[in-house]
Amino acid sequence: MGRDADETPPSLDEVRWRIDAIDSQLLALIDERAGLSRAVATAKRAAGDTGFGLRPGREALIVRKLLASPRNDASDALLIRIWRELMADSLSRQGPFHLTVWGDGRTVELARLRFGAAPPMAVVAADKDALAAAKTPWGVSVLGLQPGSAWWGRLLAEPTLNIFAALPCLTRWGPQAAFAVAQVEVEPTGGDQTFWVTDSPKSAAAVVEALGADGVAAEPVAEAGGLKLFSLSGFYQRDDERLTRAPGQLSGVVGAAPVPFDV
Ligand SMILES: O=C(O)C(=O)C[C@]1(C(=O)O)C=C[C@@H](O)C=C1
Repeated sequence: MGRDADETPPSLDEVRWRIDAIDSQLLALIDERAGLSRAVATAKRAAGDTGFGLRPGREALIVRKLLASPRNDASDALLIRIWRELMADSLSRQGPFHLTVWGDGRTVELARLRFGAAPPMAVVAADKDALAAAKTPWGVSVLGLQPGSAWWGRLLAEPTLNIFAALPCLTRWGPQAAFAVAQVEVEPTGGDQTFWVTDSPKSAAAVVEALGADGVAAEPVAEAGGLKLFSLSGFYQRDDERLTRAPGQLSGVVGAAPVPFDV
C-alpha cells in the first residue's frame, strides 16, 4: 500500500515476486475449496440426496454475491470465468458430470464458458440425441437456438427435463444463443426468466400482448415447427393461472434461468 508518487515504481522482479506470493495463496485456497467437494457430496448423501449434484440456483447466488462485492480491478468476466471453473470442477468431483452439445461452434464455446474444462464433452449431430443425453445420470446438455429446430418444444412432453441456464450469462458476451438442459429442479434466485412454450397460431406479438394484458411480461425467443418459445420476466410455477389461460392448446413452462448478470 501507499507508495509515494515520487518513489520509483517496483522493478519487474519485485512485481513478479508479489505475483508468485499471491499465486501460492490462491493455490492453497483453490486446493482447499476443491477438497470440500468431497464433504459436499457426503453431506448430500447423508441428507438422502443421491441424485444429480448440480444446484444452478446456488451457483447463481454465489456469482451474484461475488459480483456485488467491492473490488478494484477484477472484472465481472474474470470472476465469472474463475468461479464457473471452480463450481463445475467441484461438481465433476461429486459424480460423473458430463456435457453433451448440439449446435454450432458458438454453442460449443458457450458450453465451455458455462461449465468449464472439467466435464467431458460430446458433440452430437441431432437435437434429440442431446435431449436423450440430458436424461442420463449427471448429464447436462447444451442446445443452440438453431433456426428450424423446436427442440425446446419437446420439453413439454418431458416434465423432468428443465432448461436451467441461458447462455451466455453476460449480455456483453453476446445475445442468449443456447440453453442448458438437465434433470434438475429449477428454483427462484431473485432475478429470473421463465421459459414458456405455446402452440398458439397467433403472432408472437399477439401472444406477448395477451400475456401482457394478464400482467405477464414476455419476450419472444424462438419460433419453429408451429411452436413459439417465450422468456417471461420473473419466476413462474408450472401451474400459474395466468399461464393456463394464455393463448394456445398445448403450452407450458419448460424451465427457468437466472437473467444475465449484467442487466
Ligand atoms: O453447494 C453445492 O451443492 C455444491 O455442490 C457446491 C457447488 C460449489 O462449488 O460451490 C458446486 C456445484 C453446485 O452446482 C453448486 C455449488
